[in-house]
Amino acid sequence: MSGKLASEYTTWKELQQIYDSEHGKLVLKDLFAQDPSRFSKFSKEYSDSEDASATFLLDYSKNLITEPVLAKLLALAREAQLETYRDKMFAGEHINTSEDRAVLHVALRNFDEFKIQEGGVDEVAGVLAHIKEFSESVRSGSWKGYTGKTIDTIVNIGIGGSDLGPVMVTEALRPYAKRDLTAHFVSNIDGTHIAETLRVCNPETTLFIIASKTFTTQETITNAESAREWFLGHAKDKAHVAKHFVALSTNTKAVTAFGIDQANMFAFWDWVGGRYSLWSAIGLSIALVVGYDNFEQLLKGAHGMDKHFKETPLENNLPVLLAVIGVWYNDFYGAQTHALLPYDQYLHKFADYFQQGDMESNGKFITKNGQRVDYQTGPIIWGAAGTNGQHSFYQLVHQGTKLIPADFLAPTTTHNPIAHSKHHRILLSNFFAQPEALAFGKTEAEVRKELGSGASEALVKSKVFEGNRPSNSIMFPLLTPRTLGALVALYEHKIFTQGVIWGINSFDQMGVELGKVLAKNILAQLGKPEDVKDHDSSTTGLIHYYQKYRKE
Ligand SMILES: O=P(O)(O)OC[C@H]1O[C@H](O)[C@@H](O)[C@@H](O)[C@@H]1O
Repeated sequence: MSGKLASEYTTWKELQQIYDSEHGKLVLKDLFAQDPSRFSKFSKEYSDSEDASATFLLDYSKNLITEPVLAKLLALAREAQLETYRDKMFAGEHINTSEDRAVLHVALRNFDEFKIQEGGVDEVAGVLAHIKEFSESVRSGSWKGYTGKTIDTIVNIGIGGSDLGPVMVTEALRPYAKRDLTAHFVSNIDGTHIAETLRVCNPETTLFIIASKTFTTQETITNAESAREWFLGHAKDKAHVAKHFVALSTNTKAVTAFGIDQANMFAFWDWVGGRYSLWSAIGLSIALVVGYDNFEQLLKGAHGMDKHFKETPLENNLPVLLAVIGVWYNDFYGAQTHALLPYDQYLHKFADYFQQGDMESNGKFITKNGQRVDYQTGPIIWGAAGTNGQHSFYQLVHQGTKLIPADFLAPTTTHNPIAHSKHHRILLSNFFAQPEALAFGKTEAEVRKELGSGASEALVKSKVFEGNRPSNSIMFPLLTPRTLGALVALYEHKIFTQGVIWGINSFDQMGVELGKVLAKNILAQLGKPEDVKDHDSSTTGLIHYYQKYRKE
């Protein structure tokens, strides 16, 4: 990120030349046939240096790359000064330039190993101790509600980064969950979300966690106010709020103004981006559901990956490899999306989580220096847990007209080995088969042979799989808290690396602002048709339709 557009880098231009002259030769079937050691060349095992059980295999051999292509992609990362920016992040420099902030989610899981200078970093351990003490008192039953009953339900009220991380992780770590503690997550401003949740809650045994970095987010504050009103409708006395409402925020003033005791506030700092905040106090619901020790394992798993990212040469650096291969497709092949396809039901929210993680970070057309890019930045992230996707959108992935690079993830061992792991063997056979089918396809000759001579030409053509569709495969022994932490940090650092190459600020989110401002203006005009002013005819027409048919 040298003040240049990525497309001005020498290595970028060289990659363009390579693409123009050689991409036709990058055929996976041939590349594998030519090189029997392709898998061992293009796969790496990660192992946490302090806990070897947190390990995974990254197989990136089914990508449209050769050693020279990969070397040039890594040279691009170097020309963009990735190593310098990585070190700046870990040193606490204010690399979020538009907001003049450090970017230190790595400090939340550091456990004093790296030296990081920034106000608040020395308070991390204190907040973790608070999370431990509080989560243990709720889980053990010593924290009592206003009628002396123990808490059996938690409701996390938050949106975006204050929702998606806790949702994804509590789902992913369900095998570690306290089964008699029910967790709900309310995010949407649609009253249906909080109404349907409150319907199944008992005010005497429910704890509300108001999660908002800013404590000004309209959805969260409105939902929190409705929850408090519902609670006080039963509990009557405002003094009881202290037993049933806690806040996770950087904004002490707004938290106390809401009526939450400062003692029940879990702090974090402006250098924690919302979409990187599950490691902070925002993770309180995770600690409540799976226990503090498991939450700490999650942090340690991420820390192991931080160390790997910080200290490993780029050639062996897994987040960097994923990032540069992603750039290859995004910017040279013109791929617009990237699919995350976990073959693990517990990871069914993984793609949703990284939709925010990646798209809010790298969905930007302006560089840090204010120039408009002349290349694609962040891809559209999407996906679903296997094998459901196979019966839904894989048709297009296999035979559609778009190139869709994908990451397949799976555990070797399941938490639920029912029917002697029969389900898991079937699941994994699909996990192995899909990338194979994408990469190697099925030729016309093979189809012809299969169908015999009577088949119509149209039928033959429709059954051809072109193949040469790239993917990464990630396998890990078991989805543990520590492994999950490492996997999430792997993608975080991939996103960071791509942002550095594209020259953008991955840590602000100006693009969420305009809609908020317009909605505020419109909210004030919803009363009467004559109040609806200064809109285009479409927006005016829609608001008038609403005013005509609404029922209070
Ligand atoms: O935690 P908060 O402050 O309520 O913000 C919730 C969300 O708001 C906005 O959409 C963005 O800024 C997100 O990054 C953030 O996660």
